[in-house]
Amino acid sequence: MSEETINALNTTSSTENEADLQLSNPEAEDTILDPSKEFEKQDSQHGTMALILLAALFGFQLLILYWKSKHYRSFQAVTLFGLWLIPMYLFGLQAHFWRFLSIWVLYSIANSWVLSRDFVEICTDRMASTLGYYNKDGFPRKHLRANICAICGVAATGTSNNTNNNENGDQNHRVFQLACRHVFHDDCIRGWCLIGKKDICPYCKEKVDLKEFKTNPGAKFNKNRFNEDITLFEPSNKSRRINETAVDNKSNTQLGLIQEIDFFHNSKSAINETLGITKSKTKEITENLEKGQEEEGGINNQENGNGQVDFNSMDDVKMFRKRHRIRVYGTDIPNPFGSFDELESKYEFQSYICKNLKNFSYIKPTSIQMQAIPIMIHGRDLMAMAPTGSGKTLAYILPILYDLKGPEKMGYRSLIISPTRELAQQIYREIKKMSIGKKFKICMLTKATAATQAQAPQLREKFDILISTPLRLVHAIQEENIELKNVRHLILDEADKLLELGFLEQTDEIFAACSNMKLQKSLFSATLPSGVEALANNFMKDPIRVIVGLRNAATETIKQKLIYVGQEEGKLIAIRQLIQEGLKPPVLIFVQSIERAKELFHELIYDGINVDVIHSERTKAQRDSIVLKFRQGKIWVLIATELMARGMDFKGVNLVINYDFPQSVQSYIHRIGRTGRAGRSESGCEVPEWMLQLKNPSKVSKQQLRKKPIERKTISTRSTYDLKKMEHKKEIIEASKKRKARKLASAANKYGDKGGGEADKKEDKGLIKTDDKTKNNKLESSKSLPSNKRRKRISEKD
Ligand SMILES: Nc1ncnc2c1ncn2[C@@H]1O[C@H](COP(=O)(O)OP(=O)(O)OP(=O)(O)O)[C@@H](O)[C@H]1O
Repeated sequence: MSEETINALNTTSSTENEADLQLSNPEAEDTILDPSKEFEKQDSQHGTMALILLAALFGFQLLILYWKSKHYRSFQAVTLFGLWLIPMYLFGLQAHFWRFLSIWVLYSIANSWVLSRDFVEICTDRMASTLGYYNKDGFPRKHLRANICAICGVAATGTSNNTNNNENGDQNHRVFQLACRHVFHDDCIRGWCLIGKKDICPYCKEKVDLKEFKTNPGAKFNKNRFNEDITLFEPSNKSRRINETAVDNKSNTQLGLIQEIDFFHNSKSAINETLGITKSKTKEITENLEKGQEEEGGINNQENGNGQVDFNSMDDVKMFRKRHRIRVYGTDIPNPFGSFDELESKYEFQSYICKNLKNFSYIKPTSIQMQAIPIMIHGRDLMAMAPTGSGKTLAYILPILYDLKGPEKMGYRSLIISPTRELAQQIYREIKKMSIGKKFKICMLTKATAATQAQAPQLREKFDILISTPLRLVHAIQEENIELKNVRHLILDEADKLLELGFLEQTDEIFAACSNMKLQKSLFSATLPSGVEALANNFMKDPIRVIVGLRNAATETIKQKLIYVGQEEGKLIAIRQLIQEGLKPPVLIFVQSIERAKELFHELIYDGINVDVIHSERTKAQRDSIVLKFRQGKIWVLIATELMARGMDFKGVNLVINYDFPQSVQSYIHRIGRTGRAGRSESGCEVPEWMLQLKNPSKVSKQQLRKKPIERKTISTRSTYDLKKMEHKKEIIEASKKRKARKLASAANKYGDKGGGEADKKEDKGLIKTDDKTKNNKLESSKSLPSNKRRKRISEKD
């Protein structure tokens, strides 16, 4: 039998069998007889299948949404993978599949990391600039107000980590306030800092680690990350209760003090923000405030709604000054102004300056700005003294920018001196902010910039404004790397420090190098002792003195407290107790010396506190990073020496601790002035009565204290045995170093004078130092700055 016949037989037999089976099955018989029944069954099956499919799709969709919300990156990657791979595979790339796959992987990496980033960024920029909220340079164009998102300009009424409904019932995005106090929608700021490329606040251009603060930005710290520290810092229930009562009392006492505290005279809301008081209380305060103003006898009449002032007589001017606590001394003093709008209308300030003022939320000038700006515009020499944090920096930046008009390639025309590098950097940032819109060339003198200018003298011509510390500048002058002959404005920030013995010689040299006949000199500080004032009078031309508030006094809005500790050891115990009771970071602790700063740091770091230390022995990079981290809230407690005491503007500092009492009143005022800035914080003083009645120390003892700090025990909880052991070790090391040096010196004497030369050099240095001291002493006794010729004569005599 052939194969075909067998198959045919098999087929036949199987067909016959099936037919038999079907015939023996009555249901099958029915189906054969009625095919519609078969379709009915299939229909019901299809329905179930469709339902299952829909449910699966729905479930899958939910799963994808969940995935997307949890891990967007991997979701995006897989979606991209599907989008590209499946169609390409289906459309006949099987043959070169692996080659395609590898190229695709490379492409998708590039796509997701570079292309998509840039694409979304362009979109974000475009979005905001279309809305008109910032220009193509990335700065907000419109005036920013509280509760308005700084990027999209839409109301931002939600609170951090909350999704709120606004009045219209729309859902708002979460809202974040950064350390710099600017408010953004969650989405807007994320869009802005997309993949960490623009991790700076779009408003003030200060670097903010937005990634770090995604869920809790700015001064509100990342509680998850620093959970352990939180337990250290969170006040106990008891102290919280005490604090609450204190706030209530505070707001009551504020009713009488309100004008004193609000030296920025900003808004009622600012007062509320500071005090955290309710609407009904606001009304009460407002009424009291208005009553108070009426009682003052219509002083308000001088000012119109915008705060602009029209003076009809000298009495008006006097009243205005009195109201803003401004005292002036000198001849022919220009009138103050009342609002920033007047700068444009009366003084014809360039529009870019006014725009920047609005953009950076400078609504009303502070008292020092009201009086110092007109004086500087009129080209007069100025000595300005105003409380810490009252806006002195802006008071000299604005007239400088006004007078410079625009960039000119004729070398430095304005020079600002600050005692520390950190403060110089802060001033640099502030000028950059205020000069947006004019392409001024501003130079912050560092080792690198000085070297560049030494190599390429033609570069010097390009700059307009120079900011420097005295030492760096004097070095550049001596090396002839810098030309100051065109300088028209010379500003000494923290002037009393720059005219102290340590800096006087350098300041004098800088004065000598600024040879322009039209040089205008201005001194700014929160403290100006009368001796320094007399010294300054010698080199200023018909100066005007402006004093805001009380002379040489701490800012009134700062609450001060005295804690008894008994002995030196008691300080450490007290500070630990403070921490246990609950401190609100950021906290600044001042100590007397670098050594003590290090010691305290080593004590506190083992207590598990988020603490760091800053002093002049740390590298510049370290110092920069510490300042930045402290600003960002990454460091909660910062131990510092006098380096940080002056000028540094840390907006949110809650507490300043003077671990070692400062050596002078001035130092105390500047140190505590790191808090309560821009009118924040509250007043009050808990220094006991008996202490206030103590006799003032004599002049001699004050001077002695300035010259030589009090000797203090080391900060340590180690046993005296351990300490002695350490000291012994130190002594051994010192002795061995000395032995080595002696050996080297005698070897050098034997074989020539190389080593001796070194020693000579060192000795020379010492001589120069003592020379400086004697010169300085002479200067102090004569209370005037010697001219260059006189200085030459002194050195010749020496
Ligand atoms: N007109 C203003 N309105 C609101 N805030 C202002 C105004 N002027 C300055 N500020 C803000 O006040 C803060 C303190 O300013 P600044 O650092 O100039 O104070 P200062 O008087 O120089 O203090 P210090 O004596 O400590 O150096 C800054 O954050 C600044 O932005």
